[in-house]
Amino acid sequence: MSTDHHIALLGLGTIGLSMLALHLRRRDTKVTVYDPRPDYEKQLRSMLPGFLDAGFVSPTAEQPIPKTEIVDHLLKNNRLFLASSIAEAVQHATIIQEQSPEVTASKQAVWQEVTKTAAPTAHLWSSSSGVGASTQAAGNNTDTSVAARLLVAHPFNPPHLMPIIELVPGEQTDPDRVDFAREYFCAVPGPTLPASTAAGVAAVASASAAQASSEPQASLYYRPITLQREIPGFVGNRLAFALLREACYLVNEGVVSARDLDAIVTASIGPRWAVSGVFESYHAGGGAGGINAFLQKLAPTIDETWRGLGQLEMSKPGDPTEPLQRPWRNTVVRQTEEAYGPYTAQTKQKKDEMLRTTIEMQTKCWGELES
Ligand SMILES: NC(=O)c1ccc[n+]([C@@H]2O[C@H](COP(=O)([O-])OP(=O)(O)OC[C@H]3O[C@@H](n4cnc5c(N)ncnc54)[C@H](O)[C@@H]3O)[C@@H](O)[C@H]2O)c1
Ligand SMILES: O=C(O)[C@@H](O)[C@@H](O)[C@H](O)[C@@H](O)CO
Repeated sequence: MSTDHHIALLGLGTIGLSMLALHLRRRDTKVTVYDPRPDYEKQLRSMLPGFLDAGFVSPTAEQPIPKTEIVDHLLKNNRLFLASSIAEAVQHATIIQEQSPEVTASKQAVWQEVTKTAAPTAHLWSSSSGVGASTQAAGNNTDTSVAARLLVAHPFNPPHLMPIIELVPGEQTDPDRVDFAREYFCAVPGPTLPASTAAGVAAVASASAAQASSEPQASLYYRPITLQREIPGFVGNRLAFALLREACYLVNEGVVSARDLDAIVTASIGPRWAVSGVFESYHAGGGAGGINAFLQKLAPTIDETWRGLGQLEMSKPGDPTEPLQRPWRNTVVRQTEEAYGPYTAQTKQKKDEMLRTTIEMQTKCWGELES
């Protein structure tokens, strides 16, 4: 079996493990993984099977593989390799993706190390939540082509389930590298959908294939979206963190408890945003006049609300040690811990199942809406 893509995955934590499951769903990939943690193989063996679908069938197997045998099957069939250094991980890679800690200096050091031994043609992707490619490439004195090859492919946790990937090119990123990344993720199959929603997926595939038959076969599960310019936090996180700041403000002011605030979000704007986004929701809310009417009708309330939004700060500029003393933070942490206790593997599994059902509903309904 030929594999067109040899991916080096650097960092096998929360995102790296889920990203590994994403890549393994393509039939034309093999993946070499690396993490400096001495126990990363043990973590991989215990976690990866849970991220792969029950029906995961490697191209070299006729039947679904028992979850307990998946990792050994992948290793034996040269679809998965374990490296003990960055140099070893990247030596044959055509795509190098880092999921190391969200620390600028650490990411810059990773790319410095990568470019010592990686192929000068390799695509360079970062899973960063907010450190732009231009910043990560800065100061790389090993290979000046890094800035042209590096881009952020920001996933949402967990990437093996969440369909959106924010592609954020740096100021010097070659547009062809962005096109490659977009086509790559578009062709990654989604998790195995129950038969009940396969019809939805097929409908989306036929509608979109008719529109873009010249494009490579897309699975239509993953939807990479390219941002037009770098901005700290990109888009998803900026929106989420704006909401987080106001949520912390309302809890700290005693307006609502953390648990009740979560209930309001998950049973009102949350489901609505799973069906229609911010603008489409207000377009619908404006009646016949659409969003224009909505903004006109609600202008006084929106204006007053905007003027009164909480202005919390995580820390003073240049003083990263300061956040620990923020009183609002202690209130939010205490109420969240009282509400939910430790976040267990069982809770995560239940929430992943709920997330998957929501996304399957979207996939099915996109098909019905598209046709
Ligand atoms: N957790 C999320 O919700 C989420 C979502 C999207 C993006 N991200 C981004 O993904 C990246 C990783 O986040 P995470 O939550 O998986 O963190 P994590 O702490 O779970 O995992 C980071 C891993 O990187 C390893 N590591 C440390 N130094 C390394 C190096 N030099 N080379 C390779 N690996 C190294 C660590 O051993 C660890 O296993 C961050 O940039 C983060 O912003 C996280
Ligand atoms: O919401 C997500 O999954 C991610 O965007 C965030 O979880 C974010 O990337 C965090 O890593 C914050 O850094």
